[in-house]
Amino acid sequence: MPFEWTYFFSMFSMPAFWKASWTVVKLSTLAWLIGMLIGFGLASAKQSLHAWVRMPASIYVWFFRSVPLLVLLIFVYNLPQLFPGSGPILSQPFYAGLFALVLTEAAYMAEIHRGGLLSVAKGQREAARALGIRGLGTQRLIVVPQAFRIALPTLTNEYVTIVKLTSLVSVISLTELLLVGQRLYAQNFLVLETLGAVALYYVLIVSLFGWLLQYLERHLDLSRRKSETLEGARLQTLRESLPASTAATAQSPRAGMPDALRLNGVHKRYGNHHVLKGIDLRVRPGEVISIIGPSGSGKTSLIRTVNGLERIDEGEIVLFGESFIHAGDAPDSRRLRAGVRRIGMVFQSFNLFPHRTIVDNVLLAPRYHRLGDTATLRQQALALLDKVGLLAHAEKYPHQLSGGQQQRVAIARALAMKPDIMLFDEPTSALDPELVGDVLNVIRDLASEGMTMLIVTHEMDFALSISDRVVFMEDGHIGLDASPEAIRNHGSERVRRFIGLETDRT
Ligand SMILES: Nc1ncnc2c1ncn2[C@@H]1O[C@H](COP(=O)(O)OP(=O)(O)OP(=O)(O)O)[C@@H](O)[C@H]1O
Repeated sequence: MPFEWTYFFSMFSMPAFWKASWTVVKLSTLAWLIGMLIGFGLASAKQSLHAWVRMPASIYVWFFRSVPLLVLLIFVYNLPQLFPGSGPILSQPFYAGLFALVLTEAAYMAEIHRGGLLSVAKGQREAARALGIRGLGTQRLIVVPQAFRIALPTLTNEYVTIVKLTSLVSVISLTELLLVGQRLYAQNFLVLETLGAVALYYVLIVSLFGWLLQYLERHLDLSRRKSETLEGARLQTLRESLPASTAATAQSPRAGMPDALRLNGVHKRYGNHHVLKGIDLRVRPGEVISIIGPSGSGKTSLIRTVNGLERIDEGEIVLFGESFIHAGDAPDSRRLRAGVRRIGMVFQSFNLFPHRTIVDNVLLAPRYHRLGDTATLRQQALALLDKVGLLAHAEKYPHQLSGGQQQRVAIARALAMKPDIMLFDEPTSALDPELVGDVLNVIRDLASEGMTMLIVTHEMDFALSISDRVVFMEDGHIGLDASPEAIRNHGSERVRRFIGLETDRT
């Protein structure tokens, strides 16, 4: 029997097929969107620290990924027998189909989102915490936009799967494409021609929406963004419109002024690994202290305890005369956040927010904390970028800058919160040697402006040249806490050798 081409083409002008296509599009799109939202909630719940949140989400995902959609469709459609109240909605095939699809898809999408969420680097959340941004704000501004971009190709693929799954909804008599086709070939027996047309309708829908979603993916792909460096007159005009940078708070110590920071008997353990063994440290306002020492001696751990990124097991941290962190106390997140806002942190690996432009990176925390109106904050952010020599790059994305430039942005981002103390955790360790100088110069400028700073560093010459005191850490203890001058003249041979000074003092 020859293929009936005329009949085949006639099906593309039949209103019943176009109506059914619209049903498929509506059903797929709604199931995709609702499934995506619920899936995100489930993925977040699965990451919760609380078992009572994690467990139900895990059970949901496990159960609905295991139940075949066909079984679920028939079950949902018949639910009104058990719950007559659901009748007005679930006895309509469209809503029953949507409900069953959403139940299944939410479970699949939860796993897709979980992959996206796990791909967001830990440093992103730490950077947000160091800027005093709360959990929900971190999710909304930093984690979700990145996780969504990572998950988007797989989510797009899931849309295609849903479009095809809608053909199953014919079992509960929804007039979608397959059912329209089945009714036709039951009358004319032209099975191949009819199913061929049905298949082509699906291909059309999948192609159209696949193309739209690919467009969205390309639009969100940051690597495709053009990098725009401001030059010449435009840069000059912008610079002239900016306010003077108000970054560092010059703090000449006055009599009776409390210490900027005080660590009293701080202990820190990772499991049974005792990393900080009773640290006592005083930092006066305006003082610059470099923390040096062999690898693994606890320098990074120490600096991270100061702004609460690491919990302490014993001891107390006092900020400007007020107890800030006290081991054993119930966590006081309000007090912690208030303290953290006074402390800027610069990380070894920059931890810039990759989905935001440079100026937005600087602007994000002040805007979140509502430190002023957006226009003023933006001007201040640009002024800070000018201060670190990056005004021309304000509209670029982090990946379009060198490591040294990214680290200077990270410094500007921390300064934008107008901190009283700045912490630097090996700020130049991840940089190529030729990029180190510019970052150190920015830190040097801050020191000369009177910013109180704690700097973990392996740059010995730098540490000796800008610090008021150098703290030498060894095996979780402070082995030496002295001025550079004292170290040069009277430091032990061990310390002098570590720093690379001539040990022969004769
Ligand atoms: N999250 C962690 N979990 C378990 N152990 C950790 C953790 N962070 C650090 N440590 C351990 O604590 C010790 C001190 O680490 P820390 O990073 O503070 O040292 P450091 O002096 O900064 O070293 P480096 O100069 O190499 O960065 C190391 O032995 C390290 O392995």
